[in-house]
Amino acid sequence: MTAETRIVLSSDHAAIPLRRAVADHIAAQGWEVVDIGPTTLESTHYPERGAEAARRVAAGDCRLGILLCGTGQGIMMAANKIDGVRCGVCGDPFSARMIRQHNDANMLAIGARVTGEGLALEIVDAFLSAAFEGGRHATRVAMIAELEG
Ligand SMILES: O=C(CO)[C@H](O)[C@H](O)COP(=O)(O)O
Repeated sequence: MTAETRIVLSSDHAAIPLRRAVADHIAAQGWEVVDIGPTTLESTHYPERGAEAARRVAAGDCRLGILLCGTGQGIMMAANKIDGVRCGVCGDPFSARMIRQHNDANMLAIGARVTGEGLALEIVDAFLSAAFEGGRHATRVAMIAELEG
């Protein structure tokens, strides 16, 4: 397998069961899953979890990433501090599709304390099956890159 089919998964302690469900779900679809944990319920820090995964995406080791914490918000904020990463929190499949089609998002965040497993897997499917549309959206995504430090 190559980086093109590789997805990094990361969470904090609040989202371990959902992360495992997502891992099983996308592995069954043929994606190579790089699950960087954590594996225990011990309290952990979402900025570290998000940044580690985001660095793998920014470096090109993984094409996409999926992040989970209680709300999805904190781990998304951390990931977006890494240049080259565009991550959005989604609680519905439409938004998950649109962040790929319009924003060329390379990471998706979900809140495990907000979104149930069934809906979360639909959100993941919408994200993974959509493609960036380019055109006017490419102009705007390039403008986001210009804001990076
Ligand atoms: O959602 C989150 C960040 O956005 C975290 O999962 C949440 O803040 C963790 O809280 P606690 O330490 O009380 O389990």
